[in-house]
Amino acid sequence: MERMQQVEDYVGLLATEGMTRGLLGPREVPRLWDRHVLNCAVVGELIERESDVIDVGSGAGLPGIPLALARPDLWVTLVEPMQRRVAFLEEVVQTLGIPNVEVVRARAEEVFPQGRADVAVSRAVAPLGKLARWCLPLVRKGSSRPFAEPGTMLAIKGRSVIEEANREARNVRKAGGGDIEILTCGETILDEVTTVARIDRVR
Ligand SMILES: C[S@@+](CC[C@H](N)C(=O)[O-])C[C@H]1O[C@@H](n2cnc3c(N)ncnc32)[C@H](O)[C@@H]1O
Repeated sequence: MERMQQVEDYVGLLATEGMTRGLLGPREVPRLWDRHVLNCAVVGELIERESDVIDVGSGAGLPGIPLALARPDLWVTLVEPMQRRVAFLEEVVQTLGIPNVEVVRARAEEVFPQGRADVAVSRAVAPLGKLARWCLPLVRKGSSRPFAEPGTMLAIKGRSVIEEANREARNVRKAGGGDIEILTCGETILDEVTTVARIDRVR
């Protein structure tokens, strides 16, 4: 129940502070629940228990905050370079009292140590090739734990993901990524599923 209240309070903060501070447009307010919060929370279906997750280009906290609220077993680091967005994120974490989130003001390329996370997540930040260059160095190579899967990035994308994947496959490989796998999640609770491009770090 407490977590449901936290999600409602987050939606409230996005609709008030988030909008007045220009972090999201007024047209987004009626769509906060489905298009933003639930749409991001369902990505948790693709993440193993107790993973260390890094959200690259978190903006107003998407997908990292809904993910951390839906999955208290995850540790979520929000990476965002813009100070006014970082200030909003810090206020959200403090006001809601979210224990499993850390906010880091940085560009993804400046985050150290590299290879620290199990999974990088990202939404609406950059094309897959550039995103892979930013995200893959942040996830582990797979040899740090016995039988571990390789580190992975999960990029929330829209309908044109297949065209983007075809266009960006070479850049993704150059960035150390493997094949681009297109996955969907949220079938049981969303009218429109969330589409995710999953890329493993292969070197
Ligand atoms: C269009 S916003 C998307 C924000 C959020 N992920 C969402 O879905 O609403 C893109 C965000 O990426 C951030 N960004 C741009 N370049 C970045 C970089 N090199 N490293 C990390 N974040 C970056 C911007 O500051 C901005 O907050």
